Amino acid sequence: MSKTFKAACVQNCATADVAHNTAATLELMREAAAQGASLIALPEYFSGLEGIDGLLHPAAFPEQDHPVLPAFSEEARKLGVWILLGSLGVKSDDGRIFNRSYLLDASGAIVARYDKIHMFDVNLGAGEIYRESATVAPGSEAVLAQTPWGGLGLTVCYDLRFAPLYRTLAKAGATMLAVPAAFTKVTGEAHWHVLNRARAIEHGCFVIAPCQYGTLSGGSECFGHSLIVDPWGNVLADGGNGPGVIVAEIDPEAVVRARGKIPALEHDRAITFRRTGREEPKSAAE
Ligand SMILES: O=C(O)CNC(=O)[C@H](CS)NC(=O)CCC(=O)C(=O)O
Repeated sequence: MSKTFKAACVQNCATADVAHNTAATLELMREAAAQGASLIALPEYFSGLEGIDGLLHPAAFPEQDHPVLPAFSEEARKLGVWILLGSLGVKSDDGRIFNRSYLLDASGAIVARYDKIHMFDVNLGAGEIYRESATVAPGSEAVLAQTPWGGLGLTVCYDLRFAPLYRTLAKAGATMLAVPAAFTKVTGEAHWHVLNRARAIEHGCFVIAPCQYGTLSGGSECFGHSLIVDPWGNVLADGGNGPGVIVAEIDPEAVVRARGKIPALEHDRAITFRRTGREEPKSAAE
């Protein structure tokens, strides 16, 4: 079993200025590294996005030309840390973008990429409408990345509401689940803590969930409260509101202990479905 290490979440508020956001998150990353973090996770769209007519038009580029990637690759190498780039807008070939998460190792190499699968197309009322699929092309593949501390399942934001994705990752070997986010304030207040704790408890995994705070350039209000949750569901660190860094110790043995008490992953059973009750008489036309 791998040894204990420190993980961190950076909590920022992305403006319309990608260069500013990049500099600010690099600064917070250095703070996390100074506190001994070996794995540092950044929120969804940490480097910024533009909100035009309520749609998302992140400052997106083809991956090979992305202006943000080299800076963070270099920083991972300089600090000797692994970095989860929560997500960047990366041009897709259908004129939209991918909401793509990257894991960089301590040499700065991209060791995993994951395209957000579930699109936040919702109407929260009071004029708060999101149509992520209007500008984002969904991914379709769950991604488990190997790290020196165990398997890290990659997810993004709205994915958090879809438990089967986390079950797939846990059954594939994940002992840690990444949930970089820009959760809205409205839904964050109602659901963020309980959903992250549920994913940790259901799968006996650590959850590392960096979230943006404040009002983004697109106008949406983000919840903040980046979280690190242990496999028993205890919140080890909560970023509250405002810029900053949270750091917590990740002891892989905690996964063994939680799963030893509640071996839910082993008890999981395939479920069949049968409709019962009186069938409605079919009309002659049918
Ligand atoms: O809003 C922004 O400008 C940035 N946020 C995003 O890009 C994404 C897609 S719109 N936000 C979410 O997925 C929120 C999910 C969420 O909040 C929930 O599932 O409750």
